[in-house]
Amino acid sequence: MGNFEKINRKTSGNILNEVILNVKSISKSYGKLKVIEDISFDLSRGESIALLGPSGCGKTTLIRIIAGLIDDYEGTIECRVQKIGYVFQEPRLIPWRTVIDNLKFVEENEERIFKTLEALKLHDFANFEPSKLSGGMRQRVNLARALIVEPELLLLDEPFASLDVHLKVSIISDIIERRKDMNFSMIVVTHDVREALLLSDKIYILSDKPSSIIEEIDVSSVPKDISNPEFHKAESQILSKILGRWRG
Ligand SMILES: Nc1ncnc2c1ncn2[C@@H]1O[C@H](COP(=O)(O)OP(=O)(O)OP(=O)(O)O)[C@@H](O)[C@H]1O
Repeated sequence: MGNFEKINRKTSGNILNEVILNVKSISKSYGKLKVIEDISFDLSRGESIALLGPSGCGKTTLIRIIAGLIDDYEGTIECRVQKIGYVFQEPRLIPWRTVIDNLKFVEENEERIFKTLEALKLHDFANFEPSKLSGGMRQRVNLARALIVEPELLLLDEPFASLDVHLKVSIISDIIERRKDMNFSMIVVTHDVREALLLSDKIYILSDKPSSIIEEIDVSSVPKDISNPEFHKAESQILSKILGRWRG
């Protein structure tokens, strides 16, 4: 299913600033529609980046290329890690199986399952079917399923799009906590400046399609706290950069 001929996977040690993903000159068209134009960036071990772009600019396409789910593209992806977790836009849970049985598909070890459920405040819902959960809980289960494999790289495709702001912030803080514990690298694609700022060390601003990187912003020193004035300052600076450049 993936593009494992083009993706050159190598094992490596845990070296500081070690590049684990090299995305080089990626372009992609669907027939005559060019959606991605010459995108390149590197991702280091433990680093988190956001690809911030307007609706329909090709974010899902790009992250699916990186995940190995799309194989007809130009350019190369070199990925040096094996364990990749992927959280899709919509929760993809098996509706007739309980939370725990959904997780057993990817991890048999019950102790590890319960540890993850606990960390994501899902332990009281282990025996619920997805339809009995709220949208936020379902998205948490989705996240649990991606984290349970102890990924070295977590790919998030606008996973909070359907959630209200409180749920969004609460799940984002869970991800930040899990990252502190597990030190995985992360790529989040989003059109939401706040999400990008909260979740990443570096933001790549994408243009409308055909999508290319128009700016790279280091946000590692911005406090990950929406009540902090520094956060608001950074948010409005980024908003002013994208205003007028995205068609909206
Ligand atoms: N399989 C496909 N075949 C043809 N066109 C496609 C296909 N997948 C996506 N597209 C088109 O490519 C463009 C980019 O789509 P994509 O879903 O990658 O963008 P996006 O930035 O993730 O969008 P959104 O923010 O709305 O989720 C859109 O115009 C879409 O209609």
